Amino acid sequence: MDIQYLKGVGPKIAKYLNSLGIYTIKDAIYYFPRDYEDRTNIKPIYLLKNDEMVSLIVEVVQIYPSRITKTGRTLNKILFKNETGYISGIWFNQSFIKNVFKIGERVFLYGKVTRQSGEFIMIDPQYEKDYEELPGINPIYSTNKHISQKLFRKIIRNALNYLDQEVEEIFPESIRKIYNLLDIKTALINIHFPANKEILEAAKYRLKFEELLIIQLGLFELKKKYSNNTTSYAMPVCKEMKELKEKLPFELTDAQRRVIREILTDMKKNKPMNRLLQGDVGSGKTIISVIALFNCAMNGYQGVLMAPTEILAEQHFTTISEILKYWNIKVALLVGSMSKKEKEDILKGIAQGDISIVVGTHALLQDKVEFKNLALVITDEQHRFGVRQRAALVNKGYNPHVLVMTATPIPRTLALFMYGDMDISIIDQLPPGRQKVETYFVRPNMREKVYEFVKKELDKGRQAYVICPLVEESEKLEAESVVEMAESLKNDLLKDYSIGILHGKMSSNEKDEIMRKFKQNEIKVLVSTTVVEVGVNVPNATIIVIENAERFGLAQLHQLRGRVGRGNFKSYCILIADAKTDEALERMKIMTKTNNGFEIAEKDLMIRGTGEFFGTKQHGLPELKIANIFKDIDILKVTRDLAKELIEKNSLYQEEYNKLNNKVNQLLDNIDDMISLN
Ligand SMILES: Nc1ncnc2c1ncn2[C@@H]1O[C@H](COP(=O)(O)OP(=O)(O)OP(=O)(O)O)[C@@H](O)[C@H]1O
Repeated sequence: MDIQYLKGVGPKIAKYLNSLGIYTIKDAIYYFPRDYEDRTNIKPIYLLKNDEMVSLIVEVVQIYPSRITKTGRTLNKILFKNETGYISGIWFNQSFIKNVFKIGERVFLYGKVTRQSGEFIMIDPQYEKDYEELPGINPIYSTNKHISQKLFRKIIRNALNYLDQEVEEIFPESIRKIYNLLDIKTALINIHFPANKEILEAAKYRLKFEELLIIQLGLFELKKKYSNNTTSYAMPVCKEMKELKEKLPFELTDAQRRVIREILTDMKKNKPMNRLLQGDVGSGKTIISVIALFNCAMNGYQGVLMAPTEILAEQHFTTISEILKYWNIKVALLVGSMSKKEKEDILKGIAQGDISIVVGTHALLQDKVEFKNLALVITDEQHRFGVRQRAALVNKGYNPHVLVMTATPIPRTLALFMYGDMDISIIDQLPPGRQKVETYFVRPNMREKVYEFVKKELDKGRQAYVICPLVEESEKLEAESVVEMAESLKNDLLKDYSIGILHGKMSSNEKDEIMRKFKQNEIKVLVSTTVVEVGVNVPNATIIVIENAERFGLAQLHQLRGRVGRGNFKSYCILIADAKTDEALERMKIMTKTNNGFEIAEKDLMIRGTGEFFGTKQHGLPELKIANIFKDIDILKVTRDLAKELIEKNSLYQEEYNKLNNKVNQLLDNIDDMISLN
């Protein structure tokens, strides 16, 4: 039912609730408190300590007239007492308070105690005159200034009257017994208005359990669906491998060698490889994919590499073609912006098996892309693809080997959760000669100096990136800001240098042309949106200026910074930020302190929670409402085992699991909806 019809809501408040993501009564029921205040601490006044949070039931003794303090604030004081002593309440700039209370009236107070020259006071305490249900543990909601905590609680109380209509138990009795789970209604009532601390914990447990179990059932279900048959292509290491390695333009690092060994060992088996390759920005993942694709082609099979952007797909295509030019292996590129004729030729080549290696974007996912014998699927930066998108590609072969490459370092616990039982390879070493990218955070009034510094680098023959502000949800505005920025730099701070622009609104050909010129050093400065964020590799670029850096998340800043420091030259990253919030400042500080992607990812998760990782934008899994991947490891493990067991035994198809199964299917449908095949 629509939230506006709930008692006490109406259209105006409904709007404010909508802005918090609450549209229906059910949404309200599932809008969990962000914290609680424990009003069960009732003590005699004479035993109170400084800074203690306490609840008191008191009587109004005296109401003093308002007075103005030295700093110009209005101060209102009210004296209360009970049988254990006297305490005053002080309120600033709330002169209406004197009319709220009547002498002799009994009220409930909650707040922090301060002792001032022997006197007990509470500054700005919360009060309730209608306190039958108090004191207890009260919920605190993330709300906005239009809805007070008091009103919010009232709304939630009213919403909970609809539990019978809105919510049903999805767990069979047997599961609830074994795992000691509260029934859903008791859990929901107590997550909002806990009767005591113990039942609050039990309610949290039940709801976290449900959340984690459903997601993991979904993941296992997907995995099962796409890999129920377990024989794959056994591909021994081809005899040309040695020669390939000799022809590489550099020596592989030890970490690269180890990872290659792991991958080639997997590919030898007739069981599909299912491996996640993690490596920080610039650690040299591309060459790993080339080697795997080469081995596949030499064994007479087809391999595919899917990248998240056309620029990156083209870059990979060029790299692969260059390295494999000594062999007679047909490599093709397939991206959405190609002409129909070009695409048709390539589709034909893929279907007939003439083309051994295909590099592309999501264009690869279309139904008309059919392979003759697809045996290896590699996705780059896969957190940008939905779970099912990867599966859709995998499904074009007959249990092909799968390698997922990501530059987003994912802490192990999270990786286990997101990638289930994938094997994990890590490149934990950068190629030799790399230096730490020196990172500075400056305020906007330093811009001129920043660009003076950029000029110095340019005069040494190096190149620069300038990243324009992120404009939420609007490619068009972003494009405008790139054009504007480039113009202003051309006219002023970087007058004598060739400047190119890059943004998402440009055609593929235009983008290519610019990237080609930048790579060949014909363009010195590339002003761009975050299209360059992933994977772009121009080792001669040594400085990146990020404008309005406060608008970017840590992971993204780290990715952007990874565009420099890719060669042997000393490199710099300059964050121009008008960081006002503590959180933004913290991000800037972390960036200046460390270059380590894993460290940054962990900090990022701590600051923002896991939401971003699961948000629709990046991964396609729903955001976690109550569970926390780091803190709830135990529940994660228990639910993982249970999910595995239920899937293995096909239990979800039994009658008693009907409702749980429906929930899992809903989740899978949502993931499906997020796939856009453009
Ligand atoms: N062992 C090595 N020795 C020297 N240079 C290397 C080595 N391995 C890779 N490189 C070079 O390092 C640069 C970065 O490699 P690559 O583009 O594969 O990084 P990446 O891991 O894909 O990073 P990102 O995630 O930022 O795209 C490239 O110029 C590549 O040629």
